[in-house]
Amino acid sequence: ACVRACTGTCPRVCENPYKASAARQACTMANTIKYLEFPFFGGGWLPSYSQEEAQHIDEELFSEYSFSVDQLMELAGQSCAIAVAKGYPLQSLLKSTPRVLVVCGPGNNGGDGLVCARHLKLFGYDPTVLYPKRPNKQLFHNLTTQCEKMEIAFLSKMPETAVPTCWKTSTITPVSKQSSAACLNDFRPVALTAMVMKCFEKLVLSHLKATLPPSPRMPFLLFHSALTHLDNRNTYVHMLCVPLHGSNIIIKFAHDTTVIRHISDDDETAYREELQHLATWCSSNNLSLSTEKTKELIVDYRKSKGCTHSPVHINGTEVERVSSFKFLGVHISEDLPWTLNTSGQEGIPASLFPEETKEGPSAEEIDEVYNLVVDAIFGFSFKGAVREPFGDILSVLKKVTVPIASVDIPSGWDVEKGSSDGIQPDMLISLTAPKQAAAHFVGRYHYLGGRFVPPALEKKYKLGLPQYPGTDCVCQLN
Ligand SMILES: NC(=O)C1=CN([C@@H]2O[C@H](COP(=O)(O)OP(=O)(O)OC[C@H]3O[C@@H](n4cnc5c(N)ncnc54)[C@H](O)[C@@H]3O)[C@@H](O)[C@H]2O)[C@H](O)CC1
Ligand SMILES: [K+]
Repeated sequence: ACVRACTGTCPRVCENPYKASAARQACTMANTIKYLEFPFFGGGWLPSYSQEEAQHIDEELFSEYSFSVDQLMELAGQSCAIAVAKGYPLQSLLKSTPRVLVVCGPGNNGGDGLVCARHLKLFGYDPTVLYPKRPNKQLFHNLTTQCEKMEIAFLSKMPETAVPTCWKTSTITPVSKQSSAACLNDFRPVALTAMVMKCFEKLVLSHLKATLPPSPRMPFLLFHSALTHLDNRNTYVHMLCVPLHGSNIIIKFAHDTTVIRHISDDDETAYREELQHLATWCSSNNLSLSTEKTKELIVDYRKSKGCTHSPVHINGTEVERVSSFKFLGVHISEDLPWTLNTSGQEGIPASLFPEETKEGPSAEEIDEVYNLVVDAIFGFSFKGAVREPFGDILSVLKKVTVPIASVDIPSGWDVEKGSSDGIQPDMLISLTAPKQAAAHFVGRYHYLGGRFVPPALEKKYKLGLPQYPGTDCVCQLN
């Protein structure tokens, strides 16, 4: 049985594809071979392969021709990146940053995705890799390290738009000011906001500061926005102390202020200046720093024991150095053991560490953040019903509106029969030779990549590969 598919519009079955053409007659090696017609490629015919044949060819490349997986994967992944760059050139992207989401699966198709991400980065794209199931094999560890070293971000789950509610919720707790509280005035209300949200606010603030032009109106803007909450019930404002030295970290939490600095080369100048600046800022804003309640903790793991640390002073008073203290319910000691926090009931309130949200992933962020998605989840070894977490991921990919470029096979498709209700990629990059499912591809771009097939193997399997243009390693088939 033969199937003839016309890509570019929509595939159709041809009753008698064996009309004339010597090239086609040469391709009658097995009943399972189906023929694709690519009308924009000079009306030529290309054989396509079953799952079993694709696996045989693959095995033979490794066993008979002694190729290593790394070698072929590098060429396959690079050709995917080149095809992406041809179909979606940097200058054609609609978003201001050339972000591309590369979704990688657990097998070699996922490996192609990692290589593709690395080459996309070299081509000027900004890839992010979603790699939820990482195989414990050296090859994949290496590919992951290479990406990480090239500052390619990794996600382990699908990106979500929502800030979890528990991050945004503050709990106002009355904390007793006296050992035995008798009336309401003996309590101080302390608002507990998730630490992660406070860090998030810092990131947003620095982003806002970076985008706003420096202006003498900034302090007024700040004060205005700080005071607007008085008009609205149930609102509050966080104002953050911005460090004098960018490398110092200042954490404001309720009425506590913490200054943290990583000291190198014994140079404590910036830390000491920060404390001085904080003390001056407080006094010029009618705030008093309680020096006797201020404690200093030094974590020093250097091998040269016996290092002495001279004390710091605030407003002329020496700050007491302690070997441990309790910060926001967590015991911190200079040798950083965690045991004090795990043996008892005390510790960070559970609400400060939101559980991983189980909500379904969203397609909106992908559409909003990324220009396109590279689908490197499953290739020619995919079989049966999709198992999680890839079922959820594929459901999301079905909803995205940005183009999807599929590596070798659109993921989730039957390698031979395709899938009418699966993802519908805009680009397909067939590797080595198109598989039968390619007959059902109706997207805009069909490329062939993986120009590594030795002529003898091509002849043996009657691959009938098209002529790659010049020295190109991809060839457009439609
Ligand atoms: N010769 C070539 O053309 C080369 C192609 N390459 C790429 O390799 C893939 C084939 O790789 P393989 O590891 O054999 O398989 P897959 O990546 O397709 O996936 C295997 C992986 O997926 C899991 N899996 C299978 N079915 C399911 C399912 N229903 N649900 C969930 N998970 C499933 C399985 O357990 C494995 O973990 C080929 O397509 C090309 O992209 C090479 O890069 C180089 C040579
Ligand atoms: K794929």
